[in-house]
Amino acid sequence: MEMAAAKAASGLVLSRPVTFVTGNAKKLEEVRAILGQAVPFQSLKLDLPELQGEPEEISKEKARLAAVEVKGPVLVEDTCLCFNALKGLPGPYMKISKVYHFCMYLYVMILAVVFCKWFLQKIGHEGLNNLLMAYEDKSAYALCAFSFALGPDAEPITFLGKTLGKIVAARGPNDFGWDPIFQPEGYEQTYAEMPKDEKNKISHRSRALDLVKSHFAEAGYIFETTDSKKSELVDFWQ
Ligand SMILES: O=c1[nH]cnc2c1ncn2[C@@H]1O[C@H](COP(=O)(O)OP(=O)(O)O)[C@@H](O)[C@H]1O
Ligand SMILES: [Mg+2]
Repeated sequence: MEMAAAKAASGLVLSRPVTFVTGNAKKLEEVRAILGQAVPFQSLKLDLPELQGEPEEISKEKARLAAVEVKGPVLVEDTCLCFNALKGLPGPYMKISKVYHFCMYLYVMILAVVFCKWFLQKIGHEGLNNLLMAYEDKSAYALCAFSFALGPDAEPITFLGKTLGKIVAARGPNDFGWDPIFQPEGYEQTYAEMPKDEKNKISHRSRALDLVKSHFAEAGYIFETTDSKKSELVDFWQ
């Protein structure tokens, strides 16, 4: 209990659990499995504007917007699959305003729509493979950015996780985005073929969440909630 007391002395008191903003059930499932009890959170689906820019900037801005809506501590996440042959594109340009980009840079726009959810559904995994057909280099990386903001007035902190791999013909269950076409380096299986806990050990998401966990452990936030989750949260901090 001494440790809890030390934390209480140094940690910031939060009056409610962190709100993890997502509308994606698969992401939520993974985040739950990876975080366990390490970060007390609840999830909320919020319609935030899709932003453009560098992944870290997008993520921070998203956290700022979410914190204003939630009026409390928030955690946001964005993921991109980047093709090295295309110099890391489509990367963060996944869901930008298409009209604007059509005028600015036609080629980038074509790539940009590739990872819109509706587009992935339309062209499918084969289409994504075809996109790389002209290139020798099939290497890619999955990049995940989480940002945590204590509240509307706080500067968000960003945590990045990256997993290297390559784009292959689709293999495995087709229930989460591009999992069937991403084969992480050093593995014979695609993300989709791996058992969930195996993916969660090496994934872009788990690498970013390891940093989130370390941050929470170091900061020693104290969660004081009045809802039914209180005992659960207190248990964790003791
Ligand atoms: O770990 C993953 N594996 C496979 N697909 C993913 C993963 N993370 C995100 N995606 C997919 O990448 C696309 C864009 O990601 P984004 O982070 O914007 O998703 P979201 O807006 O649904 O939360 C979505 O189609 C999503 O399903
Ligand atoms: Mg998104």
